[in-house]
Amino acid sequence: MPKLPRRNPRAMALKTLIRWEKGKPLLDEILSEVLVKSVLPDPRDRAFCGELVNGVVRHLYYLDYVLSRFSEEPLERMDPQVRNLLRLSAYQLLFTRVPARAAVAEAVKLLKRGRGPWVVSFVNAVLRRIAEVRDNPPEPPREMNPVTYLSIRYSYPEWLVERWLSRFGEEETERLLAAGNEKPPLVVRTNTLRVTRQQLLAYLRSEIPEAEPCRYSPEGIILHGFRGPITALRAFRAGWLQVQDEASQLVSYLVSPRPGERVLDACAGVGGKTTHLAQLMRNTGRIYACDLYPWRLERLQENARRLGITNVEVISGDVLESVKALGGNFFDRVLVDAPCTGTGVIRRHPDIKWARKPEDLVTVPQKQLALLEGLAGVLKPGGVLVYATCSLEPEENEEVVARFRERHRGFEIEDPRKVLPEAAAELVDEQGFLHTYPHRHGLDGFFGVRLRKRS
Ligand SMILES: C[S@@+](CC[C@H](N)C(=O)[O-])C[C@H]1O[C@@H](n2cnc3c(N)ncnc32)[C@H](O)[C@@H]1O
Repeated sequence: MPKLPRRNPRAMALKTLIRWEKGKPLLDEILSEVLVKSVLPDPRDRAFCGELVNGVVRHLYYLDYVLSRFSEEPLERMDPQVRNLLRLSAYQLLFTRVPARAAVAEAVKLLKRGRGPWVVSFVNAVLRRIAEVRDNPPEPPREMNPVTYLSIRYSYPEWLVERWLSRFGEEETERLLAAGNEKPPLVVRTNTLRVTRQQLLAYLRSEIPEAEPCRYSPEGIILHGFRGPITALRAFRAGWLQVQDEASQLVSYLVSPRPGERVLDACAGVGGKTTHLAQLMRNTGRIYACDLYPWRLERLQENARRLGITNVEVISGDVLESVKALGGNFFDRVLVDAPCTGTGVIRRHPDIKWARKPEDLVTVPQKQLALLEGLAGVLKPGGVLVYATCSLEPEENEEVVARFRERHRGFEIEDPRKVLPEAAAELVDEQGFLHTYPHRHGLDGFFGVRLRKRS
């Protein structure tokens, strides 16, 4: 395969897609690796590369459907570079405002490096035909079986469409699929240890006039229209804000830790919720933040330093092993923000669609239940255990909670409305579960429950 030029955002996007298709590792990770090794100094080129990669993965089935209409050569028989170049260029033609001439010419330019004239003229011809129908592209016929139609039209695997159809019905499933293909808003949380939301909003509006307060979280701000890396904002470097979706901010309210308490954040990751908990505790007490991956905890520590947070201790490794040294009845609150299938955050990570398999809905809940069971004992009597996922699937949510409570009768579901921001009361169902959905609320899809251990 000819070598791709490292100064060209399309070439770097192509390289990322080829690697992703080969082994389907995490898209974000390959993309940042490729960007680190690339020579794209201009942040706009880096952003364009990211948009191309995410766009192709988001619309994969539909792009393949359109390409197959215009190419006699089946996609699966093509060389991976040609196949992914066609997808990349079809994405530009059908989903962006890149001028058609530029999309086609840039594709041909990339191919000319070491390819025979036959391949060049084939790609050129396919893309020109797609360019001609740009304003009225082909759609799969609606009369076909709804699972196949929705799967192609919105680019989701059939098994996922099928399960959502039986749960939500056709009209709502279509809205959910479409919402998962929207580019998500950039949402930040005010660091209330340093500024109020009003102060931060006033400051941000000088650079981002369309910034607006979130509806449900009293600390959230949506940065509408902001382009570029968040690290370029002075408010970011000054530690006045942290990137965190609004739904994720609500989970910390379910925990609602008090100043001076001892809190376990069992699956802390890069610390979106840990640093929020620290804020709610006014940077007092102690938060033990655990994660399997040391690199995530390093990023957590960087965030904590930037935000001026000093009450967090990180522990790397399996939390179930780590807590053994602490003995029982140690924590006032425990947050289990569990690893999950992530079907609620497909709009942020489109590769989730293709990475998950139906059998994950058997294996993942087992791990989630094991985490809850293993941590039940470290909570003090009267303490609060919060279980959260960014999955929409009942197997990982209500069913895990039910199975846990069958074996741990001392845990009761508490009405979270008394601790959530007032506006968020409408997100709580009759059983006391917090649910957010991209198509209903414009938020990431989260599930959360607040359990109280009997004294
Ligand atoms: C949903 S993510 C956490 C996101 C994080 N709480 C936030 O708000 O940014 C789940 C995390 O759990 C971690 N994890 C999974 N199993 C674990 C275990 N047994 N012990 C500790 N961490 C674990 C994963 O590495 C992952 O970072």
